[in-house]
Amino acid sequence: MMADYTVRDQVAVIELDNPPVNALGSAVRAGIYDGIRKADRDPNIKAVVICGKRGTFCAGADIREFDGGKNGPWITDIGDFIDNMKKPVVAAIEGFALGGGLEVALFCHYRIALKTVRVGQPEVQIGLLPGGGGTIRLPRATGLKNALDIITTGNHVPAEKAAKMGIIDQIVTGDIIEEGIKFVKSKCNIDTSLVCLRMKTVKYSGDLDDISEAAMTKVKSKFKGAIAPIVCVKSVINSAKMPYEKGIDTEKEHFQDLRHSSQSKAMRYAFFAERAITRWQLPSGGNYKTAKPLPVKTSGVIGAGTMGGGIALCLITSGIPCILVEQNQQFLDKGLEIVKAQLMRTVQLGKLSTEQAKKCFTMLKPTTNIEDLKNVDLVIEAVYEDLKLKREIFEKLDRICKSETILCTNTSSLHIDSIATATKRQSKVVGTHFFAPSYIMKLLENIYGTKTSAETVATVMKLGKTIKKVPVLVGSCTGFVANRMLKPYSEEAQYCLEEGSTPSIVDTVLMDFGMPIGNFQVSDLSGLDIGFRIKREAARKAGVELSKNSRFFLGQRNCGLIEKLYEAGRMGKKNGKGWYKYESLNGKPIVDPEVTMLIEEHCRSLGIERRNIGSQEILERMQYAMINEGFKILEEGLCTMAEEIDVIWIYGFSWPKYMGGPMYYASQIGLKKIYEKVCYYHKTFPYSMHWVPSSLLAKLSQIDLPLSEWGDVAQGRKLVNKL
Ligand SMILES: CC/C=C\CC(=O)SCCNC(=O)CCNC(=O)[C@H](O)C(C)(C)COP(=O)(O)OP(=O)(O)OC[C@H]1O[C@@H](n2cnc3c(N)ncnc32)[C@H](O)[C@@H]1OP(=O)(O)O
Repeated sequence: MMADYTVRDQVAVIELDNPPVNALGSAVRAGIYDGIRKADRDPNIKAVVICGKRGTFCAGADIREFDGGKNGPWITDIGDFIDNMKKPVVAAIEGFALGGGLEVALFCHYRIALKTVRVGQPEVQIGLLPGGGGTIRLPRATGLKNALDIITTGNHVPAEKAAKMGIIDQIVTGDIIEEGIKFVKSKCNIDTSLVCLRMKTVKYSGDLDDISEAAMTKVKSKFKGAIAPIVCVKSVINSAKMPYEKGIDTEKEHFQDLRHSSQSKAMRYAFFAERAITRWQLPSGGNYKTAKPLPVKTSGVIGAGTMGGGIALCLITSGIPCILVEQNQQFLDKGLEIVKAQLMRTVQLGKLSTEQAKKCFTMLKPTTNIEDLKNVDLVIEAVYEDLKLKREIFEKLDRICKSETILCTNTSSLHIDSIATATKRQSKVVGTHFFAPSYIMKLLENIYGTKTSAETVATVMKLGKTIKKVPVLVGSCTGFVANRMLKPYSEEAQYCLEEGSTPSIVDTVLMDFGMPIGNFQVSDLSGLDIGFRIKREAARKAGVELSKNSRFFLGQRNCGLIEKLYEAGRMGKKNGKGWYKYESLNGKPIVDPEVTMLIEEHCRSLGIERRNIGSQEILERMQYAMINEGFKILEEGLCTMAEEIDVIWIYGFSWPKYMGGPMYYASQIGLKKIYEKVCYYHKTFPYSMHWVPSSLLAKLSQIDLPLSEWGDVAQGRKLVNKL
């Protein structure tokens, strides 16, 4: 049994014991169930303490069991038994009480917790609802409003706040088991039915239908396309609408429906993918197990633009002092204004108090003297994308900084070696690619160069976690993984325009799929001048002319629309016109007939016949081209597992988690179909290199292998006979 039963001073102590987080697998549930029945039967036992081993109570149901049909008592069976017990039962909580863990605690007559505890119902984040009575009992403990908030967001609640909300009865200090025993013995003479949550009514103010409607509207706009938040609202509202038993039975039905839904399966995949990618390894053999991160107690950022300012903010809000360097006082002052404004916004959103924000700001040391970086542990260079400039900076940093300092470059496309070779410490040079806006976006693409050491990688992977990002390790190539995959995706969007579609049709198709924002809206946000400059630079390097009227560029298909929009002075949102027009800086995109005319004229002048392109074709061309690129990336060993690509798209480009990421999506469609379509488009559009089928995709399309093994096949760790 995975729950220990001991007796101390006439109190039965049931300790959940399932490493690492005491997940409530069927054996653990059986252990608790047997334990409480044994305690109830034994006349020498006066009370029960339920707690967890290894410093944590319980992180909820065992998510891995949801794919199978494991048996054993359900959480509500445990709960029904406790509800009828005369002997008091207390949940003595340390660490976490999440999901089913909190539900078990809510079935206990009392809950005590250490101050450091966090409780919550995070099921919605894996496409579920609390299926062990949580939607029916939490509202009885804390009222409808709080329960709706906790259950629909999945956010963790710190112990003291939970105590104020009525979820925790007492905050304690010291040994949690001793405290539990002391507490529960003081309750032996109290009638347990008086404290049993089943007997309580749900508190709320106002009209129940109005509350339900408001909550529905909120979750539908906040979690667009996701089913679980809607079902969570329904079930929590049921707690006030239905008798207790009916509410519990209905919750169970909802839980089973969600558990089998494609959205929850994808989100459960994403949960484990996010953890799998922390087990990184370098081609040289270094890996997460053997490499030790160096401490980062002080840091520096070069470049106080929007990117650099945002990175500095990430560091100081995580408690890492930062020296922010700019080339002159005017740029520095401007950068500081950006940091201040973002800090203010954080205060307005309630994420930091004014005091905390002030304290953070004192950790920022602005300077125009790069020499001030000499003693910091780590520097992140965030100047604009110019190899010559970056090399100059790295050469200087190498001279100035102490020998242990790690030098990071926030490049979005340049090879790490091309920058690292400007130094004599290539093992300490690494790419740290942040995504705009750098303070908000969670992805941190860490890129190793040929000589980057495992210790350096370990340091930036740990730093990523410290500054609350999701760090993913990738190899170096033009654009790395994120932007390399984005390229064919965006190019296909533009080709669809010249073949007959419009920016708003393409964007609507993407948003209907679940993307929060369309391709052309993103392009307007970043600025069309960026796309134009990248192309102009590529042309310059190749020594050719960039011609807006040529259908070919560098031997490949070309769409000159960006050049034409740029020439027409359409820079994107910043000047109110790009692929769309905007009435203000915060305004919504409005379809602009001028752009429609410009596209039509472009087609006329080049003799491109326009046709109706269906949404399926738009989606397929954008996604399959990018998925094919993903397989090439795996094939080249730039990622070691397909999960890395999915996490990059979820956190870098807000791919809907309930679709699991592009590689997971491909696995659901079937690689055979994807491969056939890639071949078809390759034949149809022979001048787009991105349609050349990946040989790994070709191989994998012939066999049925789980996604978790694709990386192994790519790198020869798994040999498949048929291949
Ligand atoms: C019966 C129906 C009733 C209820 C439904 C549920 O309860 S659904 C589950 C609800 N609970 C959760 O969603 C919590 C998930 N876990 C977490 O959020 C974090 O793991 C946690 C507890 C905050 C700890 O975070 P930390 O960063 O410290 O560790 P990490 O996330 O890396 O996890 C460590 C390993 O534990 C595995 N794990 C965590 N939770 C579960 C779980 N509920 N079931 C199964 N496994 C879990 C996690 O995968 C890590 O292992 P690894 O081998 O690295 O994958």
